[in-house]
Amino acid sequence: MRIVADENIPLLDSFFGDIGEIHRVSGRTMSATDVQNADILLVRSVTRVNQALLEGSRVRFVGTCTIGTDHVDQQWLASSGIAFSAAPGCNANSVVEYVLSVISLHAERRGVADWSKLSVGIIGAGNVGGELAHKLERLDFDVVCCDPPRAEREGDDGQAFVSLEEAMACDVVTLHTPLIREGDHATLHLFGQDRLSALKEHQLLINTSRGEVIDTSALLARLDEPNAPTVVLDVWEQEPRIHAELLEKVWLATPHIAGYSLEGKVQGSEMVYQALSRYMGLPARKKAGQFLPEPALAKLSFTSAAQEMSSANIAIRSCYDPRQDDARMRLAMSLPAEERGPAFDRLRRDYPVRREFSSVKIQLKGTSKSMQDTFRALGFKLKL
Ligand SMILES: NC(=O)C1=CN([C@@H]2O[C@H](COP(=O)(O)OP(=O)(O)OC[C@H]3O[C@@H](n4cnc5c(N)ncnc54)[C@H](O)[C@@H]3O)[C@@H](O)[C@H]2O)C=CC1
Ligand SMILES: O=C(O)C(=O)[C@H](O)COP(=O)(O)O
Repeated sequence: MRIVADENIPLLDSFFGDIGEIHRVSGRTMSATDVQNADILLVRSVTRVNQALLEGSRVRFVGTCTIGTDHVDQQWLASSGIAFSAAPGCNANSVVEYVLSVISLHAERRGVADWSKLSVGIIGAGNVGGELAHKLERLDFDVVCCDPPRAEREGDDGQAFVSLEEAMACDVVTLHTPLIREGDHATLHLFGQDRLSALKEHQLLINTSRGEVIDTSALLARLDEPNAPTVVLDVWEQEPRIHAELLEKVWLATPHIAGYSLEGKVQGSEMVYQALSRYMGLPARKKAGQFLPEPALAKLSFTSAAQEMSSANIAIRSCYDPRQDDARMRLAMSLPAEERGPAFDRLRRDYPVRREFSSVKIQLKGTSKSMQDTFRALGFKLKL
């Protein structure tokens, strides 16, 4: 059995080594020649999986170790009898922690002492948006979710959802839809000139979904206006060719790594391993947890003198501080234009190990119940 796999998929040998012979190739440049003699194809989000790549090949199973599937022509795969599996939810918590860290920095920058005073509008309430809403509600934020497909499907229960306009009126507007190019709920350029104009100076817009959900030209024009909102981008139109001018105008710029916690990436590999094992009728005994190393930061301790918000900020940013990714990205993007694309991909390939909040035990001595609740809601393990 020949497996062709994106070289950036973690734990390829551990999960797939006894299923077939693994051939690693660059996901970004993977070609029809690379996959011609493969039986199984394993990708991440940077490979376009379609007729042009696969026609005439032996491939019978395609797995993407990612949540997003917009890079895969699922219709063509189905019509060609090729099985397909993705990894829904694998790195959802990683994206949620990215957004929480961004909101905590934004609150501080704006002089908002209690971050839960910021209202949050979530566009797309699936695995990422739903988990974010759940955590923010536990943290006492005022949260609304806009998700027309769910509102339609869930009938009366769908009243829990608000209109896009209502979600867009919040202090923080955060995008968690898939990239959908056509149809009633298309998200391609969902945020174009009109919607971007409706956002005000005090608002924060975060995009961790796909770059194409925001119209880059419209955003560039909006960011030139004096009352522009603050913008944080993890995803970009036409990655890895980043619009240099846009990078200069956004507050935080990161290289599509919101979902790059080690847990998230390893869970992506595990989910595709499980699906492939089911497809092949093999037992699937390996679990992501058995491959996670001890975290570099295992414990943080706060005493009764600790202030709730500043302690939460310390803990959040000890695990993940997007300003570090922003600094690395700006340095890489200061290279000559032709070197920026490869530099963007290098930032992602050589991404430092990032562990989720749940990998850190928080010791709280003599602290308030409210502080304990905050740490629990964030997802830290408590040691009282
Ligand atoms: N930046 C990163 O590293 C990562 C980015 N992502 C992106 O985030 C997206 C969302 O991830 P999940 O929440 O796991 O996906 P999901 O499929 O669980 O949820 C997406 C939600 O968006 C809703 N939706 C669809 N069209 C909509 C529209 N027009 N308006 C509002 N809501 C709409 C769907 O009904 C669904 O509930 C992925 O498709 C992927 O593109 C995912 C993981 C990591
Ligand atoms: O899971 C998704 O969807 C993502 O956006 C991934 O985190 C992106 O990672 P790569 O596939 O580009 O490594």
